[in-house]
Amino acid sequence: MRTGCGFDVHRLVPGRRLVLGGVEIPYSLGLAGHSDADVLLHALADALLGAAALGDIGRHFPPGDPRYKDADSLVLLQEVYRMVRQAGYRLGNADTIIIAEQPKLAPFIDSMRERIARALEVHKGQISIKATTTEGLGFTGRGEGIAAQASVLLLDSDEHPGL
Ligand SMILES: Nc1ccn([C@@H]2O[C@H](COP(=O)(O)O)[C@@H](O)[C@H]2O)c(=O)n1
Ligand SMILES: C[C@@]1(CO)OP(=O)(O)OP(=O)(O)OC[C@H]1O
Repeated sequence: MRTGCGFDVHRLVPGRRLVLGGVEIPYSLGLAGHSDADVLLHALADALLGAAALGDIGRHFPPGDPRYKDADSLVLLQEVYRMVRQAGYRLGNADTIIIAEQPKLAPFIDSMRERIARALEVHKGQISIKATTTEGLGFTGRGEGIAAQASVLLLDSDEHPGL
């Protein structure tokens, strides 16, 4: 049994799509990045890699590499989980939080959980996503960017999930 944590931040800018947890969210601003800048999936990918001691997302998908221009982070997450499985682990559960003053994310949380669960071929109950503001404080509070944190529990491949 192993645990991992992940954290990521992307800047909010005009003229970009806002994609969180693999779901496009209607908003006047989007997240800047080389990939689709899905901050939640990047934090989750880092947590999975960390739990298996496989480095971090930038080691496997170097920032600026033309192969990852506008990359779908759900596909990168699938590749990360393939590596985790290859290393002899599988997901127990993931708990995540998106830190964003705007937009209101509650209506999209269930779709994000479904998309991630389907992509990883796990049960939706293994994926938790929460959202919080920072009450107007800091860069997230000023709406300059969105942050996300993730923690995961990995089980040995032959271990009973207990779920
Ligand atoms: N971008 C967000 C932020 C928060 N929520 C929901 O609102 C609840 C209260 O947030 P506080 O930061 O005021 O504690 C939070 O628990 C989320 O359910 C949201 O939907 N979108
Ligand atoms: C997946 C990558 C690929 O460029 O996405 P970016 O959009 O650059 O996002 P960041 O979280 O800064 O770094 C992770 C990168 O490896």
